[in-house]
Amino acid sequence: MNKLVELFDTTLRDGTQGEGISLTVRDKIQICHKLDEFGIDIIEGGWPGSNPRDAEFFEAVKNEKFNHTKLCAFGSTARYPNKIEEDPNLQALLKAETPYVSIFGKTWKFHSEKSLGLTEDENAELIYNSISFLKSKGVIVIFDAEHFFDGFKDDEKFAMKMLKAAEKACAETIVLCDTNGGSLPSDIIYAIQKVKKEIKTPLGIHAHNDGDLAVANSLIAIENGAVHVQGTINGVGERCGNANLVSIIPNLLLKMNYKTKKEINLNTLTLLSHSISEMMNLNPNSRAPFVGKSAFAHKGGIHVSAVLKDSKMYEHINPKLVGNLQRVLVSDLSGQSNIKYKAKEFGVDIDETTEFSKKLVSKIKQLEFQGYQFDGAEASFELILMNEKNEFSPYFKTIDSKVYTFFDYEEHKQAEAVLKIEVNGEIEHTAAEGDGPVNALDNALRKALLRFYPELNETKLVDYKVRVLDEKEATAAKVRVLIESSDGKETWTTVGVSTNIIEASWQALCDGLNYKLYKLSKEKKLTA
Ligand SMILES: CC(=O)SCCNC(=O)CCNC(=O)[C@H](O)C(C)(C)COP(=O)(O)OP(=O)(O)OC[C@H]1O[C@@H](n2cnc3c(N)ncnc32)[C@H](O)[C@@H]1OP(=O)(O)O
Ligand SMILES: CC(=O)C(=O)O
Repeated sequence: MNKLVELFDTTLRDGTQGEGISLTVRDKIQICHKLDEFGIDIIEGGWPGSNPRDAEFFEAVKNEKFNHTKLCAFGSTARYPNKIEEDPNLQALLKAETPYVSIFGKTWKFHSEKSLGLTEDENAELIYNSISFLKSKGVIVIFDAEHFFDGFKDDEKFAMKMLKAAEKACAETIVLCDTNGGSLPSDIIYAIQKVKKEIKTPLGIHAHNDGDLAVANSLIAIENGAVHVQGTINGVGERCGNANLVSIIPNLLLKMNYKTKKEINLNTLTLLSHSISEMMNLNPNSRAPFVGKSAFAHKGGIHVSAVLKDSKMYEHINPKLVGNLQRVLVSDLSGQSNIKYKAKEFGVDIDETTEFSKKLVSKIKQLEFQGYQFDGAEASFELILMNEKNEFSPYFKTIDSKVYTFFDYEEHKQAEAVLKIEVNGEIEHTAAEGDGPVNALDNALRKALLRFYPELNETKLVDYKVRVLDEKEATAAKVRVLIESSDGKETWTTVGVSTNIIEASWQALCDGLNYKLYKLSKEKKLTA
C-alpha cells in the first residue's frame, strides 16, 4: 500500500523571506486558493506577529472558503522570561484563529546560549510552555525544531532534549529543520534514524537549499520515516531557498509510491508553478526540473533521433504527466531528425527527401557558425525552412534605408528612419521618428507596410535583446539581436546577426513582420 505524506506549503511565509519576493494580501489569498485547488494540506500563511501585512492577511483569510487546505500561522516560542500567556507573539498567533499554529524553537545549544542566552533547562522549559499554552487554547501545534541537524551534530543530547520537550507538550508534528541548508543526505539519514528510536510524535522535514540538496534531503527524510514535508512552490525562500515542492511532489508520486491526503492532479503542476512565478513577478525558470520550458527540450541530434523512436530513451517521465511539453530545438548540434521533427510540428511534409533535410541541416550549422541562434528564434527557422521549400519569399524588398540619430546633453534623444521598400512591384517611401534608431526603423517599416497589409496593425515588438558575440572586437564586434513580436494572441521570436547593430535589428524586425504575414497567408487571412 502506498504510504501517506502530508504536504505543508510555506511559500507565503519562508518563501517571502527570499530576496526580491514580496506579496500583497490579495496575492497571498489568490495563492492560497491555487494551493487549495492543487491539494496542499496545510498552508503557512505568514507570521502574524511580524508585520501589519501578515496580520491583515490572517484577518482577510478568515472570510475565505477552502475545500481541503487548512491555514497555519507561524511564530517563535515566547520571549524569555515573558509570562507565556502575555507573550505578544503567542497572542498574535491565537488572534489569527487558524486551526494550525507552527512555532520554531532552538534545538542547537549554540543558538540557545548565544542567541537567547538560555541554559538547556530554560530552553526546554520555554519550548514546553509555549506549546502547552497554545495547545490549551485549542490549536494544533507544529513544532519546527530550528537548526536540528546542525544541533544534533554538535550535541545530540541537547537536541534530543528539546524534541522531547515538544513531544511532552503534545506537539502534533515535530519538524526537523535543516535551517542553514548545509546538511548532506547522510547527515539526514543518521539523525532521523536515531530520532525515530526515541520520539514517537510524527516527524516532518523542513530543508533549505544552501548545498543544493534540499529536495534530496527532503526525499531521503521521507524515505526514512518523515510523514510531513515542508517546502515552497518553485523553491523560493531565505538565501538559496527552501525545498522545492514542485520537484518533491512528482518524485513522491511518480517514483516513490507515496500518496497525498487529497489526490493531486499532477498535470496541473506546470501551470501552478508558472502562475505563481508570474504573481511573484519572476520569470519562470526555464531549467526547472519537471516544469521548466527546457525540462523536456531536446537539442542534440542523437537525442532527437532516439526520442522520435521512443521518448523514454531521453525522458525520465512523460512530460504530459506534469502538464509540460516535449520540445525539439534546432541548432548547430542538430541532425536531420531535429529538422524533420520541427517540420512536422509546423505542419510541413519533408519526408520525401533526405537530401532536403541534409541541405537544411548544413545551412543551419553554417548560420549558427556565423552567430545566428535558432533554438531561441524558431520563427526565423520556420521562414528558412519554408523558403528552402519555395513556399515562402519575403513580402517586401528593401531598396534603401537611412537612420539618423540625434542626441544632446539635455536628455533629448531622438531618431529618424527614412525607408524605401518595394511591395508587390510598388515603391513605398516613408519616414518615421522613434525613441532610438531601432524604434524609428520599426515605426517606418510598419508605416510603409500598413497601406498594403493593414492586418499588421496589431503586431508589436514586445522584447528586444542584444548579445555581443566576439567581445574582443569591442565596438566592432558582431552582435546577435533577438526580437520577440506579438499580435496580442501569439508571440514569436526572430534573429539577426551583423557587426552593425542596426543591420542585425533590421534583419530580426523584417523576419518578425514577414513571419506574421506568412502565417496570415497560410490561414488565408491576408487581403493583399
Ligand atoms: C529559521 C527561520 O526562518 S525563523 C523565521 C525568521 N523570520 C523572520 O525573522 C521574519 C519576521 N521577523 C520579524 O518581523 C522580526 O524579526 C520580529 C517581529 C519577529 C522580531 O523583531 P524584534 O523584536 O525587533 O527582534 P529582532 O528581529 O531584532 O531579533 C529577533 C529576536 O528574537 C529572538 N528569537 C530568535 N529565535 C527565537 C525563538 N525561537 N524564541 C524566542 N525568541 C527568539 C532573538 O533572540 C532576538 O531577541 P533579542 O532582540 O532579545 O536578541
Ligand atoms: C523554521 C524554519 O524556517 C527553519 O528552521 O528554517
